[in-house]
Amino acid sequence: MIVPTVVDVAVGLVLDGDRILVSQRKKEAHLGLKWEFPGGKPEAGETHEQALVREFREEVNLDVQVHSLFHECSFEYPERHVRLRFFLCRCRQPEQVRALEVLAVRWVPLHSLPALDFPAANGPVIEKLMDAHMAGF
Ligand SMILES: Nc1nc2c([nH]c(=O)n2[C@H]2C[C@H](O)[C@@H](COP(=O)(O)OP(=O)(O)OP(=O)(O)O)O2)c(=O)[nH]1
Ligand SMILES: [Mg+2]
Repeated sequence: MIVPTVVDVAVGLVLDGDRILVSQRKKEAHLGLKWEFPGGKPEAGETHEQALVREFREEVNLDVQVHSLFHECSFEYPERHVRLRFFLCRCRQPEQVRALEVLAVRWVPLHSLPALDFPAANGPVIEKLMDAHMAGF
């Protein structure tokens, strides 16, 4: 029997007032050109929180503080099965952001998320974020 591997991913939801940080995946990456929340796969021995701190520095030049787990989901793309854990994060210097390992990075108002082209797995977390935002978090 072939047991498909699940790719474990830590994803950061960094809020700054009414804005949230989004980045665009490089053209050649899996789900290339889609918008996403920065993050990636934990390395051996790393917790999800440690992986997020590292990924934010590497991908978008930002120092973040990881707060709490907001949402978890699994999704089967034709090419791979992912398990995504989304953490609420904060940062002290939002102006530090630079697109390092991503095509573009932007602070966008939360209400504009549904207009961006995100991967299919992100639908439920975006809906939950909008609801939480309306309710004042
Ligand atoms: N970071 C991130 N990945 C997402 C989101 N939604 C979603 O389906 N994914 C998928 C795309 C990828 O298959 C996987 C994340 O892997 P990745 O390619 O970003 O991993 P990584 O940063 O460690 O990159 P690499 O070292 O393998 O190049 O999760 C999201 O909002 N953020
Ligand atoms: Mg990544």
